[in-house]
Amino acid sequence: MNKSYLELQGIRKKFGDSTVLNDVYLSIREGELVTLLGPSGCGKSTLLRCIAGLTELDGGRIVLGQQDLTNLAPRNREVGMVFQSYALFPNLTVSENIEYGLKMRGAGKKERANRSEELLALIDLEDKRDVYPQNLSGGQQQRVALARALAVQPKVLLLDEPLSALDAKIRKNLRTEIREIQKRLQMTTVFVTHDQEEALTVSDRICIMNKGNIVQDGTPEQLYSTPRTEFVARFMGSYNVLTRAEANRLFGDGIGTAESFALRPESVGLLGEGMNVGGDVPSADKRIVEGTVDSVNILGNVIRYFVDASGVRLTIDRLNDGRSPTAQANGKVRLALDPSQLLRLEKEGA
Ligand SMILES: Nc1ncnc2c1ncn2[C@@H]1O[C@H](COP(=O)(O)OP(=O)(O)OP(=O)(O)O)[C@@H](O)[C@H]1O
Repeated sequence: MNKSYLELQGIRKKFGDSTVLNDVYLSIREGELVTLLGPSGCGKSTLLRCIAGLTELDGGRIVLGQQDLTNLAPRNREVGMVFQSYALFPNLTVSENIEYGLKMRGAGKKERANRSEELLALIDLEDKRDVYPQNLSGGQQQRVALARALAVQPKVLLLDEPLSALDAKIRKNLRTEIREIQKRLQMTTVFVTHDQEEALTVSDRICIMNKGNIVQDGTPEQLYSTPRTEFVARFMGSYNVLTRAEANRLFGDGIGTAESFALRPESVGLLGEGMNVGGDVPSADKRIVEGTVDSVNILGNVIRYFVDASGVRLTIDRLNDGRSPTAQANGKVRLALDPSQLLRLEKEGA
């Protein structure tokens, strides 16, 4: 699990004049699930397709185990791939779909049937073995696509937005299921998504991509707690991103030399008139500033306040524990700001 297994070494790709992958380096350990996360068009799918051999590189190398894959045909790469659209063969039953790759490789009937039964059990669709894809739900079809990709025992599994076409609830269940299967099989996996919550839930490691580059690479915890740049802070969602002038207005001087800063919504203390929302106690190391509540949103177990403080609009999250007094829209509040919670962001590309 610790040694590097899949190595992307300086991958470059252009389509016409536009650079889609700009010298990408990434090493993935055996059994690891690494997610490529980024906005539409940043090059995630292209990178995955390069690994699969479906897109030719303009530069760089791809090494799997000891083998250089760079010039191998897709069928010789021992990678399995699942796409956003289910792409099952409509004229084949579930078990025939699962067995397809094995059949192409000349596996005997018995071996195919055994493998197919194993996989049907893994995806919990044993009762659907003789059903045609059009009679399955989207989530079931995607489980079959996963089983089909796993049937040939690939060394690497590539998942290209496999959940994007599904309803929210099914998507959440299936992502947990995929992660459990991946862990059980210790399957080295590259997962592509543009959904940060999905990435945070399933990954051992996340690579944030922007414009053909990996701009930050870390565990979900690291990315969530310490975004390095403004792009990452914004993309991970829910951060307050402040310009230097805004940070100065709230925190005073002595905040360092960065050009922009990030502040977690749950790190801001909110003190109302005679009340103490969230239990934050003002202390000497906190700065107290006045604010006006613009609006209050209840997001299930979180209450989100939008507050204007000295012309700076802040998002502040509080646990909705049913006991906290709620500041009202247009109400005056005081904010307790902790300078140690202010993250200094690096310039893009620095
Ligand atoms: N075959 C192709 N020919 C020309 N341009 C392409 C081709 N494939 C991708 N591109 C372009 O390359 C860029 C990156 O595309 P890619 O699909 O890798 O992005 P992505 O991050 O996966 O985005 P999305 O989430 O929208 O799929 C886009 O600008 C896209 O239009």
